[in-house]
Amino acid sequence: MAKILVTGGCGYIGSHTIVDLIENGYEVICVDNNSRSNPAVLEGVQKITGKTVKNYKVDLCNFDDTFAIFQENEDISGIIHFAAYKAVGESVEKPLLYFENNLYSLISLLKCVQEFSIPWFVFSSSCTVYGEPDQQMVTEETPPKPAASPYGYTKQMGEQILGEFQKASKTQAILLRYFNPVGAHPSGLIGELPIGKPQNLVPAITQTAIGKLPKMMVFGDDYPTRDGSCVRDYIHVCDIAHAHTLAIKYLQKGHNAAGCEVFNLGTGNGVTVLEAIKAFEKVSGVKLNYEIGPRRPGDIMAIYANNDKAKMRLGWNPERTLEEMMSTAWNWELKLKQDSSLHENSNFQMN
Ligand SMILES: NC(=O)c1ccc[n+]([C@@H]2O[C@H](COP(=O)([O-])OP(=O)(O)OC[C@H]3O[C@@H](n4cnc5c(N)ncnc54)[C@H](O)[C@@H]3O)[C@@H](O)[C@H]2O)c1
Ligand SMILES: O=c1ccn([C@@H]2O[C@H](COP(=O)(O)OP(=O)(O)O[C@H]3O[C@H](CO)[C@H](O)[C@H](O)[C@H]3O)[C@@H](O)[C@H]2O)c(=O)[nH]1
Repeated sequence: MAKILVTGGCGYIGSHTIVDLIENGYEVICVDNNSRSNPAVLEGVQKITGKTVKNYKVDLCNFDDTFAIFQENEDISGIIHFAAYKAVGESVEKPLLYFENNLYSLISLLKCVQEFSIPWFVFSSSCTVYGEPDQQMVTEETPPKPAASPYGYTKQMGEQILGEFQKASKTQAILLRYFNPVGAHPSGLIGELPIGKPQNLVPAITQTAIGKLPKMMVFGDDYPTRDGSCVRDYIHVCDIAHAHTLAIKYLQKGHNAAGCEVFNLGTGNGVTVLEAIKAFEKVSGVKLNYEIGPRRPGDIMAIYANNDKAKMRLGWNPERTLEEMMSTAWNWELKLKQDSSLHENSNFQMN
């Protein structure tokens, strides 16, 4: 079976994708400098799959070290590139850190792709490339708007870099635009490990429910939406993970006629913040301590995916419900309370 290099494989989405790839028969190697993750995550992967995954603890911005991984593994057929920094607020404070890490790592990796003629490349993009869209439901054809943050620009530029690189090479590429990945593996052995105070909704909910945070804030209930709170397209991380396996299969079958194809990865359902909280309260039986606060600067009112293209071409069928997203996220939070070894991650300082 083909060998896939997963970058950022100790991270949230990367670790779930490694599990899915292994379960679908792929051989996987990982490169992650653990700047934003705990290497113990791969032990969780091992417990789920029964396979040990080798991690190269390498900074992808370092071309020589990255090159050496390819020299050692001349049989790599595909790359799934997750490695990046992803905190929107931090990127506003430290734009150069984001441009440097997210773009240098991509370029250094693509130089290796070129040198070793790697046939398939899958890139983690985001619905952030749509900015504040004119229509709430976006298709892959919806024109990108200026990004709301340096992080967002690194995703837009990453897409452009890959598009131009692909035209000049034989590598086939897929850009996956994730909406809001949430939840955890049902085993409770891997999940999201936010660094510091969580900025994203679901970790804020679970950390409040377990008492790590005294209460949480709903950022605004005066938007012109059905209950006044913002609308997002929450998607289970295992469904996102499986889309990567399907993307690799798609490239493997040579279906990628366009050379560089884009796919939205969302459920197609918009959910408000208050609805997400209600779903959590229902599955956990915990009454959440929250308050309505002011709007968060830079927040988009409403966005959700048209996912027809991923369904039709990749054969993707996101099947987990909002309740499953919440119950697996809660199960993971409860497991974290028992397992102190994974807490180390939350002690990392931002650079
Ligand atoms: N989680 C989301 O909500 C979301 C939404 C849209 C897009 N994305 C994108 O998906 C990808 C994965 O996201 P995630 O949530 O798993 O993030 P994560 O922070 O959990 O994982 C990223 C991993 O990349 C590693 N890394 C970062 N820079 C590196 C470098 N220079 N060299 C080697 N390793 C490096 C980190 O140590 C970490 O393990 C990212 O590109 C992110 O921007 C995430
Ligand atoms: O404590 C919180 C945290 C979030 N929210 C609300 O919950 C919704 C979702 O917020 P997230 O921060 O979880 O997700 P965003 O959609 O704002 O941001 C995410 O999607 C973006 C794309 O639009 C980027 O990719 C970004 O990296 C990623 O975090 C927003 O309405 C936000 O205001 C709260 O009310 N309280």
